[in-house]
Amino acid sequence: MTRLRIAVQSKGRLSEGGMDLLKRCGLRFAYGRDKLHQRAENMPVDLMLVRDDDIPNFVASGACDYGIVGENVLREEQLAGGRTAELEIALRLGFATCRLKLAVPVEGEIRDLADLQGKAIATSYPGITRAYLATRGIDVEIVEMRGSVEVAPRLHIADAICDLVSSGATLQANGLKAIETVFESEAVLIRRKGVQAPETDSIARILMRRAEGVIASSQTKYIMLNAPKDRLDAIRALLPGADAPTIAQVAGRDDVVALHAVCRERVFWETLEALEKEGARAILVLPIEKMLA
Ligand SMILES: Nc1ncnc2c1ncn2[C@@H]1O[C@H](COP(=O)(O)OP(=O)(O)OP(=O)(O)O)[C@@H](O)[C@H]1O
Ligand SMILES: O=P(O)(O)OC[C@H]1O[C@H](OP(=O)(O)OP(=O)(O)O)[C@H](O)[C@@H]1O
Ligand SMILES: [Mg+2]
Repeated sequence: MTRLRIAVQSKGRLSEGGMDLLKRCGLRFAYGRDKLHQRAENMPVDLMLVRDDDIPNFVASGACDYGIVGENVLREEQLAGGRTAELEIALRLGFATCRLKLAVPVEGEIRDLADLQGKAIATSYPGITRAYLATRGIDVEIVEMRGSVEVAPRLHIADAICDLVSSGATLQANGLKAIETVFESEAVLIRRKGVQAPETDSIARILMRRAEGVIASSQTKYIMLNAPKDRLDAIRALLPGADAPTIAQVAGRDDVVALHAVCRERVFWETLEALEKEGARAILVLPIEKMLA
């Protein structure tokens, strides 16, 4: 039987999230010594564990059927040309969210995009950086680096950088500040455009449907709380992405109701604090393990 081949980063920020997603879709892997290949025990699926930069080309060439990669790497490889133009995003995976940003030394003369004219910019994403600046009429020298890009200004290798930012801690630690967001990224599932191989398409469809459910449920929570009847409208307005909550009576209380709702957006501590301020009590936030809409 033909097995579906999925390329996953072997180690790094996408490997744990990628493996976790596939396991939550029901795939089981035997513990093996092979660090480059994992065979699912219960479905006709093989994982190829590789460097993330290679994933778009592996999928484009047909060596793998699907791949889990950062959208930033997909875009960069597509700008480099070749067969990666034939790739498409099959599913947005909602993890490894980050932004590619232009950043400059805090203590320096560069303040905005126009000041970058003629300057040297260090980056691991030469294609995206050059394309972004070119459409704004800014001509720069690109200094290509494989990693640790944030050290470039301090080493006087470059005047500015274009690198991935999540919390901003790395920029801050290196005396840099962001001046422009160039690209927003998250992990994506990619495949070749067009008709998929019939032997593997049915298993791919099952996995994609399950993955959609897993992603939706990880961003969705079940909230239960008790609300003063007269604050119900204010409390409902605070619930993120909840359209039709269940309102039930609380035994022995006329002034309080129980509210149960599925929140389809992330529930932050700030939301709970705001609910509490409106008089909500006994607030429970429960994870939803699986969800099929
Ligand atoms: N700080 C971050 N927060 C969230 N996501 C990130 C962050 N840094 C990178 N990513 C995402 O994770 C992807 C992989 O990052 P990682 O640092 O593991 O890659 P790498 O160093 O290129 O690994 P490899 O050795 O496989 O080439 C990036 O392409 C990006 O999409
Ligand atoms: O804004 P922050 O939360 O500080 O994250 C940003 C950092 O994370 C990534 O590097 P990573 O830690 O993956 O190391 P690498 O560059 O060696 O891959 C990225 O290249 C930045 O350096
Ligand atoms: Mg890489």
